[in-house]
Amino acid sequence: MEQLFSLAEHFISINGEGQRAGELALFLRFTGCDLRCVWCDTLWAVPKDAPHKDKDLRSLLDIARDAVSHGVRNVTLTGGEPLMQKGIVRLFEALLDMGLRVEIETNGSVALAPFIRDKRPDFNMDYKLPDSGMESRMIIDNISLLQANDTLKFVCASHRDLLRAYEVIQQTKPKCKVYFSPVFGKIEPADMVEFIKEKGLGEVRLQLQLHKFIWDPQKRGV
Ligand SMILES: C[S@@+](CC[C@H](N)C(=O)[O-])C[C@H]1O[C@@H](n2cnc3c(N)ncnc32)[C@H](O)[C@@H]1O
Ligand SMILES: Nc1nc2[nH]cc(C(=O)O)c2c(=O)[nH]1
Ligand code: SF4
Ligand SMILES: [Mg+2]
Repeated sequence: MEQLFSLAEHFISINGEGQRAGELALFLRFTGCDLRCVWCDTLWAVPKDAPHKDKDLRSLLDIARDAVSHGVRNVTLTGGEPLMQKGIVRLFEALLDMGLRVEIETNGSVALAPFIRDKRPDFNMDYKLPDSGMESRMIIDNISLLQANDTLKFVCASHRDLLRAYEVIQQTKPKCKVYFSPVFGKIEPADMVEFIKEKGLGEVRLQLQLHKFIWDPQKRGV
């Protein structure tokens, strides 16, 4: 029986986050998530039965082929938690075979080891900090699996979160890119800069979610 994906939405936009921020990307957003971050900006997609369309692999690849015909070279698989989709490996392998650059936004609670192989996407993995309410669900050993093209993202809502991110960095010494991202509207980016300067975090990159400055921060599909 063909595995189906629970697709909440798909859209082409400027990637607002990560190493390819500012570039066109196709977004495939799946429903279902095992976490409930206090500040989640996509809570509408996290229930397993959130509004969605059941799509087979072929129809997702048709969406990707159409995006490629419009000049798109990046695909972000996100959600909800995309690694909960049963067919995610077949999907990312097929997208990679199309020559697309594939990123997966993942929440740090799903073991990455089963997805680490030669042909794999770039992982943008969150480490959920105390103010998210989900830190106890983090698999800190995932960090050692992240390589140069991957990203470890700390979404920060407070000074307490910043301090914890600093501790995790000291403890795990990540080999990948490390991003700090403000919980939108909860912490001043200027305060994050002061913290990064104060701690001498020369390898950390501060990001702002571009799409929340281009459009209404609540707008879906962008
Ligand atoms: C909606 S999540 C979906 C992917 C996955 N569940 C995760 O949490 O990484 C995509 C990204 O948006 C971030 N995010 C969610 N709500 C946010 C908010 N209010 N402010 C800033 N980033 C947020 C998440 O931390 C994650 O990096
Ligand atoms: N424009 C835009 N860029 C994004 N990068 C990661 C996103 C996500 O929700 O995972 C996202 C998103 O929701 N919109
Ligand atoms: S893990 Fe991601 S999708 Fe799930 S609640 Fe947290 S931010 Fe939202
Ligand atoms: Mg988003």
